[in-house]
Amino acid sequence: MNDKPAPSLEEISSCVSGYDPNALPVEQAREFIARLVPRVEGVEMLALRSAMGRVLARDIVSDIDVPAHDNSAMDGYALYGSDLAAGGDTVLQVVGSGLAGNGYAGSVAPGQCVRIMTGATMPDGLDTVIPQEFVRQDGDRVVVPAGAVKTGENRRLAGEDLARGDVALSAGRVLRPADLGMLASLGRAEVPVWRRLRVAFFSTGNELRSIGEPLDPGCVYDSNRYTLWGMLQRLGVEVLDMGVVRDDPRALESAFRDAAAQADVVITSGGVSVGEADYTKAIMAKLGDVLFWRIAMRPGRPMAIGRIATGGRSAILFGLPGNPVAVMVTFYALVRDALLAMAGAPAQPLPMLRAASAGAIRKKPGRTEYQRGIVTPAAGGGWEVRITGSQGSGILRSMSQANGLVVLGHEQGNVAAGDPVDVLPFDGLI
Ligand SMILES: Nc1nc2c(c(=O)[nH]1)N[C@H]1C(S)=C(S)[C@@H](COP(=O)(O)OP(=O)(O)OC[C@H]3O[C@@H](n4cnc5c(N)ncnc54)[C@H](O)[C@@H]3O)O[C@H]1N2
Ligand code: MOO
Repeated sequence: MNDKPAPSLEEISSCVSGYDPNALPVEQAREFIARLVPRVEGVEMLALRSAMGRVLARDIVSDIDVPAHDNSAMDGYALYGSDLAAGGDTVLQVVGSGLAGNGYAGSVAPGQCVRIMTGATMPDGLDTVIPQEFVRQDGDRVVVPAGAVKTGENRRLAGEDLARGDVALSAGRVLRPADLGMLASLGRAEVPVWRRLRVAFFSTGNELRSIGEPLDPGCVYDSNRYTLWGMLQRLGVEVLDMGVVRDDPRALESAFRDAAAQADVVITSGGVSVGEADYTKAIMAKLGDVLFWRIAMRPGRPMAIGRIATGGRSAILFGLPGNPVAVMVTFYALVRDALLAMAGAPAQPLPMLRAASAGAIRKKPGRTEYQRGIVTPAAGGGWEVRITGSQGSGILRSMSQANGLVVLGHEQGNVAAGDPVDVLPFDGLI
């Protein structure tokens, strides 16, 4: 991470209006986190294909015109628009032909035209192409029917895709397939990207068992490390899975130190509420500058946030609540955009759907709720959303069955059947 002095948590909280750690609205939590997280330092040059999904570190300015020359958009005949007769057929003499990569180099007099293929350079001075299916051919002459083409049609101009000097892609862009193609069209073999953000995570709790271990009485299999792993994979960060850490001060301290020594971000799940057996909060507080929030959201009320320091370096800490749905919802609502910002790719607002709620939903004003829903096309057009059964914070099936989150805002009260609600489609999150 960079060496600039980072603001203290106290300084950050004083910048967030209406900051109340015991009843923090989601918007304020997001604002706090946005002020807390630094961007990674360090740029690497990657071959184009290896850069897929990575974050561009510098603007890419085009140093050529794409396409490099005016060329034909159709197979047909290139002609002078000024030859087209107003109100009658135009008869032109064909004097040669041009292929893509092997254009016609001769001169063309008025009244003449050139047979041309898609992508072939426009012969000097010719400005119009008539597709071949619109003309009648008669020996070395073609007859262009009145009104079949207008001057300038079916010609692609040099630089119309990217002109020399244009910013083709801006820094912060997460490279997608079309971007790789565009970079290739500029002849770029390599691009500068930010180094990958490193995120370490582990689960805490004596009741947790890893896959392969027997499920002792009172225990559950650790599912959070798998949902977290999946969500982090989708973000393209480097993932360090540190396993399950039992609720023991020494084990926790060494896990936190290890994680903070290797990673930019440490994410834990569990142990941030008010339970008696938990050492997690005490160790977090001992190793860093950490706040324990109660967020006005559901699911996902308790959360730890701050920095964990070890060996002269510090990592950002997200201590997520243990309940399996709370882990996922807090990740999407609060962590995802922060990780993107750290990775150098400030997030754009995600597109929301407006859907009619299929049933009534009970909702108290004063907190943001994220219910899990299935969005389908509504009979009369638009969208309808149905909640995925029981919405308990431990019911992971509610998340697995859903294709979106119904976001009921801070001020929102009860929803009646048929009322419109906001839905964040999962597809937009990946
Ligand atoms: N008196 C109060 N009790 C609770 C409150 C509260 O405000 N007052 N908040 C509740 C809420 S909301 C949540 S969420 C949980 C969060 O508690 P913790 O973060 O301390 O998490 P744990 O107690 O460790 O675990 C909660 C729950 O989740 C299960 N769990 C934990 N980790 C995993 C995992 N990796 N895989 C699967 N399941 C996991 C754990 O077994 C517990 O059932 O606190 C409420 N209580
Ligand atoms: O964080 Mo809790 O999910 O509201 O159960």
